[in-house]
Amino acid sequence: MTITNGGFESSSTSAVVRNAASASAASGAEHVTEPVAYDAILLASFGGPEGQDDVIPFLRNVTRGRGIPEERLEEVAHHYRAFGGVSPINDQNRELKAALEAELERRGIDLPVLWGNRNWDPYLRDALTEASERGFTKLIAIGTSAYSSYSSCRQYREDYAIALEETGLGDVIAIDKVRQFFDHPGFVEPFIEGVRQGLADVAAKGIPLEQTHVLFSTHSIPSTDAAKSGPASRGFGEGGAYAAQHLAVAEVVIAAQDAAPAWSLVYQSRSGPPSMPWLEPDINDSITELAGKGVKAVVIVPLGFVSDHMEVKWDLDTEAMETSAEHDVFAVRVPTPGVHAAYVSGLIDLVLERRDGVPVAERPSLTELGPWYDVCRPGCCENVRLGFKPALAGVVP
Ligand SMILES: CC1=C(CCC(=O)O)c2cc3nc(cc4[nH]c(cc5[nH]c(cc1n2)c(C)c5CCC(=O)O)c(CCC(=O)O)c4C)C(CCC(=O)O)=C3C
Ligand SMILES: [Fe+2]
Repeated sequence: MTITNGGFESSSTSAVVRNAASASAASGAEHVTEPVAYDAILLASFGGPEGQDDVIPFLRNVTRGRGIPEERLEEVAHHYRAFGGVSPINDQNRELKAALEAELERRGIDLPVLWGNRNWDPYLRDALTEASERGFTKLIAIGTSAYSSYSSCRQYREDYAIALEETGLGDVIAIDKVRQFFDHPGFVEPFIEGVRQGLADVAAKGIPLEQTHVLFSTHSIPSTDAAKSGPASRGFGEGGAYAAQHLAVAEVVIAAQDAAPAWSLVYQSRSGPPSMPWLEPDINDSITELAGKGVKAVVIVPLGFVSDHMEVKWDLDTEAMETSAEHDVFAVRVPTPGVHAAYVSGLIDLVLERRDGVPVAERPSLTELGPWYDVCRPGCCENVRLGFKPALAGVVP
């Protein structure tokens, strides 16, 4: 297989190196501090079904070759069916695209936004076809996912490479990506506000802080993926960079509150076979356990997600709410960043950081872990289950 575009991790790397920031990437730099004249933003997301007939084909796209049990697929199909077969994620991305365009216009920046998904229409390949029709050759991608792991970072990078291959545009279009933005103030600020409001709602119910617990929730992933998340060269312990990043952001969110509630990091939306270890504890088990210890209220923070898509609407607003009600625990769910002004503006800042080659010391990051890499490190977020695939925006040892 020949992937000539940005194929730094491809064994077939030839003389053709097509990352826009190729000089830095080729030299192995972690951050790109020379300006790059991007001509469009690629808003890259997960995608979701838009009607009952889309549900099964969508799920097949997502789970191809993943060993997800058939019962789990039926279960997840049921979540989508309950919402008319329509995932909220596409409309949320349409709104985000419009909000990004409005912010660009407000700042007087002429940078079109193209939108493409990994798993449903409009696909990444459609966005690349549009880019080529409009004569764009240097794209900067924003993935709707803030953390490091195979599912939340590397898979996007692989899918950029696949879309270039599918469209035959690998020699024409170059794609870079903004850094993972888990600790960017634009992403964190909405959660800080949300937790403040959530704690106020709990207090208004007359429930004391000592009986309140903040649950930061994120998508569970296989433990083997978690261990491999982030650069191979940095030791992050068992949960890898994925767990470390969530814990670090949760600490920032808690430190920004007036009160100091008890909190923990929990996981949701597990899907593999029971024999395969995934990150735990599950949010529902935690709620049950906390109730047993006398907790009367939980503030649920969807820290792993950027919008109120199905994993939030079903796994939190439906299931976790039911679990809370069963145990007589008052629960509030904090909003995701969505189209919060700070988030939208932060995403534009991340693009400008790359366009203008902003020095690393001037890049905002609220945790000690960041600012995260512009060019993913060797072995970053590899998937031992699925094996090696070439990915853009990374570097080989
Ligand atoms: C880390 C992570 C994020 C957060 C980062 C990000 O946002 O990218 C995320 C987001 C999302 N996951 C989504 C949907 C699904 N994820 C699935 C399956 C899986 N997710 C995984 C991980 C993640 N997933 C994993 C390790 C699997 C197992 C399969 C595999 O090994 O790759 C399946 C298959 C059925 C099931 O098993 O549940 C579905 C339908 C939607 C769309 C929601 C909507 O439609 O509104 C979104 C935003
Ligand atoms: Fe998922």
